Amino acid sequence: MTTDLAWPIALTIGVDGVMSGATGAYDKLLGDLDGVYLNDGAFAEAVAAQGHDRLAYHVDEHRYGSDPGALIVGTSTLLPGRVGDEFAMTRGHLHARADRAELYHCLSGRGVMLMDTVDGRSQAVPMTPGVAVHVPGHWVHRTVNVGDEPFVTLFCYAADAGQDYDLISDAGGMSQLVVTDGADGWITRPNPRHTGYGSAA
Ligand SMILES: O=P(O)(O)OC[C@H]1O[C@](O)(CO)[C@@H](O)[C@@H]1O
Repeated sequence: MTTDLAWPIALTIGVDGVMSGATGAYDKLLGDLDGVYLNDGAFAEAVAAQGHDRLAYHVDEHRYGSDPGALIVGTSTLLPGRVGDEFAMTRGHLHARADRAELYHCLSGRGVMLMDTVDGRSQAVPMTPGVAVHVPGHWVHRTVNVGDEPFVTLFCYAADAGQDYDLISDAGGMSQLVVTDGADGWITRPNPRHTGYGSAA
């Protein structure tokens, strides 16, 4: 028996994303998301109006190691908003070990899990409280807040997965944009800057 065996732990997770037992946390600020949105002018206006340091999303996580088989469990709280006609979103990534899957469960708010494969498939899954999305390995993924309240998800993925962020920026963004439908809903529309993911992963 190994001596550094992790102990089981109970985590308390609120619908507001607050998690007891977290071992780490980080914030992403609006100004950190330069290049993520299609409309650079609208992004500059949003930063000028709301400030570089306006919180975009907050992540709490619990991890106990990075051995193959270990899990990272956490919450992501994505604030509402728009940049141009695009809804607020995370940077998005493919796992550096691309075959690693991830589970997201919506705790509160209204969002979309936007996913692409590098060979051209795309999927946008609506998420409301109680909906879980199983993101299989090899799918690029990001969350998008299409509501007026924080969009809070519980996530769980392999601790050795890692994140590749360059794949999306090198491709000019994901293949689809999640934009307002002009009323109180959302639609996807092709991203005119998307160049395809090349031969990656
Ligand atoms: O890592 P990104 O793409 O900035 O998005 C953050 C989200 O993804 C995660 O890294 C989980 O994969 C969480 O931290 C959060 O849900």
